[in-house]
Amino acid sequence: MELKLKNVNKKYKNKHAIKDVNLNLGYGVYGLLGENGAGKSTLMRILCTVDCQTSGEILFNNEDIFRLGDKYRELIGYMPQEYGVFPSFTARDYLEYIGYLKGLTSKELNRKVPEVLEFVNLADVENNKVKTFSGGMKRRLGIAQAIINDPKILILDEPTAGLDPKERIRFSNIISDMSKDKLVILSTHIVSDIESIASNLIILTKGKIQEVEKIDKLVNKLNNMVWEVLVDQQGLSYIEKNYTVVRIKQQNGKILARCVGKNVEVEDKKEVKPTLEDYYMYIGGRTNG
Ligand SMILES: Nc1ncnc2c1ncn2[C@@H]1O[C@H](COP(=O)(O)OP(=O)(O)OP(=O)(O)O)[C@@H](O)[C@H]1O
Repeated sequence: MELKLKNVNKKYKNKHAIKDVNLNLGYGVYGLLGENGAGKSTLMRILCTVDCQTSGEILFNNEDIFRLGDKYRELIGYMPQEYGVFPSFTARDYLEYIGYLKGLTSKELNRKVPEVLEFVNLADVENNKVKTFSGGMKRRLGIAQAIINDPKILILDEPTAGLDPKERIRFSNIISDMSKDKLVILSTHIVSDIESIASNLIILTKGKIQEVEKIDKLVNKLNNMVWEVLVDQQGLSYIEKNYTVVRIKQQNGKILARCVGKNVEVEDKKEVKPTLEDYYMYIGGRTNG
């Protein structure tokens, strides 16, 4: 399976939301990372054919996705940032309704609805009304509706927003269970979520692709470059001028700074294992979580 984007642009009047995006995507989980307004939702909407690019081509196995039309749409599962659901629907009602809209027969619905409810851990609340669900439960229902037609391409816009740590782990397990025979693209601005869920990273900056790479490879670029040191305010000012400070923490009246830099001349520093957050900060990104 190959999804190929060739010089894709999207303009809203004078606003260039996506600029010259070129990507080759295959099986696996891709984390789409970028600040607010970077163009993540726009790109995802285009990939789902909910929206259309202004110029450029998107090919699925060498055929234009818009020309493929419904044949392509049948392969897609999409969870938008906000999805509408009648609050008085039960989880089961909602999935039956979405499955019906996606063209599943009654026989298929009878098999698929319990299967996806089980998969996202909502089987025991299938007859509860959605208005009684927590944010995490609603997200899992969102995934269930996206996978009910067994899509080959799964597109999830900010799926981890508002999840508590337990839900995050559950979510990450659900995605990794599914990723063997699917192309999964998920957006977030929480770098640590990408690291725990995805194996590939796409960084979008002001509509442009800044980086596409295996996460391991990016993190390994910082081997021997990430360190922590305990300093006072003056020491911190020196470090901030010369290196990338990823994070600071108060510790016993001093400041523990986590930093990235080459050829470091700082006493008593302790080398630590690099993470994706270190990499993202090092190349000039900002983290929100
Ligand atoms: N329908 C629209 N009309 C005009 N401008 C739009 C429209 N949709 C998006 N934009 C603009 O395009 C740019 C990219 O928006 P987009 O929603 O894709 O970013 P994002 O990375 O998903 O942001 P967020 O993380 O806040 O959801 C933004 O500057 C946004 O204001």
